[in-house]
Amino acid sequence: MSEQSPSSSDAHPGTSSERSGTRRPDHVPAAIGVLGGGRMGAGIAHAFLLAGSRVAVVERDAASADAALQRIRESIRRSVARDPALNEVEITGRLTTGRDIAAFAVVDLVIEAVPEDRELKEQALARAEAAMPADATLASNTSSISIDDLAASRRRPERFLGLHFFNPVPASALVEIVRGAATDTAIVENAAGWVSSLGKTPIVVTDSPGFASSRLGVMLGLEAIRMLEEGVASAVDIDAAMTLGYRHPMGPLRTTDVVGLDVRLGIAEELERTLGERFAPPDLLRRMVAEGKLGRKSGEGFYAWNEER
Ligand SMILES: CC(=O)CC(=O)SCCNC(=O)CCNC(=O)[C@H](O)C(C)(C)COP(=O)(O)OP(=O)(O)OC[C@H]1O[C@@H](n2cnc3c(N)ncnc32)[C@H](O)[C@@H]1OP(=O)(O)O
Ligand SMILES: NC(=O)C1=CN([C@@H]2O[C@H](COP(=O)(O)OP(=O)(O)OC[C@H]3O[C@@H](n4cnc5c(N)ncnc54)[C@H](OP(=O)(O)O)[C@@H]3O)[C@@H](O)[C@H]2O)C=CC1
Repeated sequence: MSEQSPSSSDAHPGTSSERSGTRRPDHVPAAIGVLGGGRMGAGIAHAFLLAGSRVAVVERDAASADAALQRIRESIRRSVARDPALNEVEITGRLTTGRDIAAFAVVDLVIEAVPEDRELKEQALARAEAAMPADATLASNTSSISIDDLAASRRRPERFLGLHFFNPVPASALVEIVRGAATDTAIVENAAGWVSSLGKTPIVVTDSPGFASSRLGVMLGLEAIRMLEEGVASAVDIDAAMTLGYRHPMGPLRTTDVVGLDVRLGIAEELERTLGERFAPPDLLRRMVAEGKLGRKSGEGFYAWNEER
């Protein structure tokens, strides 16, 4: 029996007859699965719910599943507060959260969003593909791990790709589609249509370390941390150099707080391995992660965060 609990109705994430047999570009998937309902998984769930999909979020235990449910509900409430035309009950009625992977039995798409760790991702992807329909698409939200590496142990590498969403998902206009050597062109085109149906812009990137986004963004973040370590300027002033001087919406240290220092460390380690020493994580970053200073989610990073997390 499924341990997946509907959020506010008996809604199940789709039946095979309800799933989109013919997948058209710019057409929202009828049902998706999200594996890992943390910061990004919750944001991805929110985006597809608002577009009209049924969404099943699978977490590793009941407590995490409940936390994911609260996260997504809060995000939906924020959207409803901005747009009263949205029907909160109807939207949350299409959401289930739980720990039973059987919830992926009737989805068009599964997006893996577990932490940035190769071993964890391999295990999560293997679990997902054993549970999902053979004709569904499997995607990873990885920030830096090679899609070709992850594809090597996939059952259907031609239906596997990277779908890299950005944080915060509700406010981000971009999704980076990472095409592996084995990914079918039709799968890439279909995914681009789904991204468009979310009101976001897809860019298609050939698999390479850090893709188009993380390779640049992480370099800026790591250099800012090294500058802070060297006493070049305060965190506030380093960030001001980029917000006021370069008109970035946020400085690289505040962005690192928003992303999560642990997440940035995981990405830097992966890029150091694949691209070399220039991505070596600064000692300060390692130290802060070891001390539990993870940024906004822990309440402290380069800044103090008293706001709602
Ligand atoms: C690590 C990786 O692999 C990749 C990454 O993601 S790296 C990180 C990339 N992200 C960045 O660099 C962030 C850059 N910063 C920004 O874009 C902006 O500073 C910011 C969006 C974070 C905040 O900007 P802001 O103007 O204060 O936005 P804010 O008013 O809070 O929200 C913007 C919109 O998103 C909506 N929104 C934001 N968070 C939301 C949430 N959790 N739920 C629902 N809606 C939300 C708001 O309602 C608002 O919508 P409207 O414009 O329709 O009113
Ligand atoms: N943070 C960011 O700005 C961005 C991150 N990413 C990428 O997205 C992915 C997730 O990052 P993020 O959302 O920040 O991380 P979080 O730590 O916020 O979320 C990860 C979630 O996965 C859950 N989880 C862990 N193991 C499993 C498992 N075996 N099965 C199911 N769920 C599991 C965790 O549960 P629990 O809480 O119980 O540990 C947690 O809820 C990473 O690959 C990251 O690189 C991509 C873009 C931006």
